[in-house]
Amino acid sequence: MEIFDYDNVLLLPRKCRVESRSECDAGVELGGRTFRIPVVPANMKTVVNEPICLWLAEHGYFYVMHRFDIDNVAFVREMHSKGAYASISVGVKKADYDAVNQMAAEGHVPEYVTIDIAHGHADSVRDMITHLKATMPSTFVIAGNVGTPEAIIDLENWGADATKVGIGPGKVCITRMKTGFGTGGWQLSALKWCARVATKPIIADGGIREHGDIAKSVRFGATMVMIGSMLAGHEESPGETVDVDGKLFKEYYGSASDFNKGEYRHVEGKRILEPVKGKLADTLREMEEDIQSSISYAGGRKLNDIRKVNYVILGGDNAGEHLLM
Ligand SMILES: NC(=O)C1=CN([C@@H]2O[C@H](COP(=O)(O)OP(=O)(O)OC[C@H]3O[C@@H](n4cnc5c(N)ncnc54)[C@H](OP(=O)(O)O)[C@@H]3O)[C@@H](O)[C@H]2O)C=CC1
Ligand SMILES: Nc1nc2c(ncn2[C@@H]2O[C@H](COP(=O)(O)O)[C@@H](O)[C@H]2O)c(=O)[nH]1
Repeated sequence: MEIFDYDNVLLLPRKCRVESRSECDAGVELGGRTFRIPVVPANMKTVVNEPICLWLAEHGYFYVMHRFDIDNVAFVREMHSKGAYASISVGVKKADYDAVNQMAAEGHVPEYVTIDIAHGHADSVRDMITHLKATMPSTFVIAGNVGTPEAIIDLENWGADATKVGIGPGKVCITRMKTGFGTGGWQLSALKWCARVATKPIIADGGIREHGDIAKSVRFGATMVMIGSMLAGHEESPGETVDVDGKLFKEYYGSASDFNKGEYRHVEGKRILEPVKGKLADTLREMEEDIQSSISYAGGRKLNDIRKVNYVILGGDNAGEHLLM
């Protein structure tokens, strides 16, 4: 198997078919809605909060609210009262089942639910998928996180509508160091490996460091890309603002860090500072423009045209050109 990651792959251009990049459509469909770009901010406490989720929904973006210290039932009610779709995260504990039951009883059923646990290839996820499908049959269920084809096959067979791939590639992740497991360092080829067996959408989660990594993810099978660190350092980001010698930073911490958990137990995440780089809306617009450029370099007009391009692997044992014949 070829092993590579975002920083040692480049996509190869094909003859341009548009006169302007504005003709290229970066939009993507997921769960019956079309979103402006194939990007979703990570469901983490220092990346999204209620106002950001509402803004994203109102402006044509996909979002997944985090699941820490919030009332999911109230969140769904609130989003629906504002005419927006609701997209929440759940774990696999009794409190999560209780919240699901309450939403179903109230008739405020979220349009999207992401089952968000560290080791998503687990019976606990199978049971939650089964429960969600029984209580909220119309809800689009995303399940993760996983990093192998076996896991993709199981989650899809258990009823997941989409899967989330990425064990440990995140910027504040320390899973690889703490456990010796994961897709950190080879996330892009793990995505390719998983996409070979997937029959439903994959969300590639973690490790995106440049806008061009979004196109690379699409090339290797992602329908959407989840991004934490690159979207955490904005003026409106929920993390605490920290002044270091007159330069402003936002804190960004892992969901499995002691900062998120409130205790040092089963810690697999850390805290870093991200430089503040202006407004989230401006970064998302720039991402859209860059994805439009990617589509034009792919010789296409729509996002999935990126899937048709050849690529090269730079350096290392797998170096070489890979042509689609
Ligand atoms: N993408 C990634 O690489 C990772 C992401 N995270 C993020 O951190 C957050 C917290 O995750 P998580 O700790 O799972 O959430 P929870 O604390 O809600 O745990 C979910 C359930 O899974 C169990 N569990 C957690 N890890 C394992 C494991 N390795 N093997 C068996 N059971 C496990 C927990 O039990 P118990 O705690 O008793 O074991 C608990 O019952 C999530 O948002 C998750 O996405 C965390 C680590 C890696
Ligand atoms: N191993 C851990 N992974 C984590 C933790 N908190 C979040 N995450 C994952 O990282 C991505 C974001 O990655 P980035 O490279 O874009 O910053 C996020 O979506 C989660 O899947 C954690 O504590 N440990």
